[in-house]
Amino acid sequence: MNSLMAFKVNITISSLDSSYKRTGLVLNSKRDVVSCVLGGKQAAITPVEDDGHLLSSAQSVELSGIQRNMNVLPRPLTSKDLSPSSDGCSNVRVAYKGAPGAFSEAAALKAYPLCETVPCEEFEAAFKAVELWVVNKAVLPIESSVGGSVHRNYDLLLRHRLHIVGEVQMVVQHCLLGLPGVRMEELKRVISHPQALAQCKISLNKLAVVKESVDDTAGAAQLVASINLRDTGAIASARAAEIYGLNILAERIEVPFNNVHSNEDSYFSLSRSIQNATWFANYRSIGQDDSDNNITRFLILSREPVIPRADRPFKTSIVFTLEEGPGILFKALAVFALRGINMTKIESRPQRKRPMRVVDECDSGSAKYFDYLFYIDFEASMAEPRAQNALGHLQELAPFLRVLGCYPIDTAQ
Ligand SMILES: O=C(O)C(=O)C[C@]1(C(=O)O)C=C[C@@H](O)C=C1
Repeated sequence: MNSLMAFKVNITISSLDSSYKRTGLVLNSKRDVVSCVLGGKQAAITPVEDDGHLLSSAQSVELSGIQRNMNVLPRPLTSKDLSPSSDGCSNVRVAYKGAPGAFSEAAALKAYPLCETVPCEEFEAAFKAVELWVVNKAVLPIESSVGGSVHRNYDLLLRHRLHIVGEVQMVVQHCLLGLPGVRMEELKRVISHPQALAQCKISLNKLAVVKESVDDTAGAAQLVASINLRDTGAIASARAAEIYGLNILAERIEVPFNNVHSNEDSYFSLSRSIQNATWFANYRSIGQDDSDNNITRFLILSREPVIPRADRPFKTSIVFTLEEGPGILFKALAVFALRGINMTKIESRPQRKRPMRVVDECDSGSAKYFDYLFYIDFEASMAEPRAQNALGHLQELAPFLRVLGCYPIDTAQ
């Protein structure tokens, strides 16, 4: 039979469960759909045997003969298809790291409420997905009020040629999740993203459970549900509980529990397990207290930069290197202070290609220093002369300087 004849045209009328849209299951599964527009409605053309269950019969229209063939032919684009949607983001695909229900997905939806979110296994996959036009944007964490900087993303910003086009600040509220019927006291182990474990350290110490890190919070929830781990809890979002069918055993556990007693013996065994955990070395937040003001800042990355404006608050992010010499960093930072520009963040990372700089000091032999890349965020737009002058001035001191992005400051709560 002609393969075209085996298709039924399903008029989806935006009825496709929004969770499919958010999880990316539609795109990743073998049920990949071919989109077309039929009578002004979004239509998905799918093999009958595969996807008949996705839609109710009332939403399906079977066409026959020549008409059936014609409807599976590609429809010519119109200028309407190519103009941006009126809401500005319903046709935007946004990559994030983690499983559906991760906080990064929530950040993507905060930035683009109607977007299609695309989960990625690693940060690098999200960068590549933007570069290769698989998605329009990526939303990735860059720092948190408890855990500090996400160094991996600083390194990837330099390696890839994407532009920062926005930022999202989000209050992160963690839940302790468990399988239905499991009580909090029955948990022996809690798994989550290392940042989430660090953010909930005090509450977890009181619970006297072993902590183990996994790639992301929603991935932890997925693991507990998929292999039926009755003695294991996951720290994740309330939305992850809904997606993976888990119970919320406690809400907002980044704020220390008051009603859970800690026990000396289990505290010491917990300390041992923390020392053994690999994330101890990677996250410098471990000694800090849980906070009821747990904020993560995410960057929005795109292939194209935004055009800097001066009529609303903008931030600019740059990366540069410096020659060695007394007070050179002081001089570099002074280019902003001299022009009344507020610096909001400074981060230094070792230069991987040339980690050590050898300096010849005739009398005392040669000295070796680490060579650094400096990342700075400052509150000014590249549309403002004071920002242009500051960077012109910095260029005199910096052998390498790159503007990573100039973007509107997130002023929303
Ligand atoms: O694991 C997730 O859910 C993420 O989105 C990642 C991440 C992070 O990298 O900091 C984001 C916010 C929370 O603080 C915990 C984890």
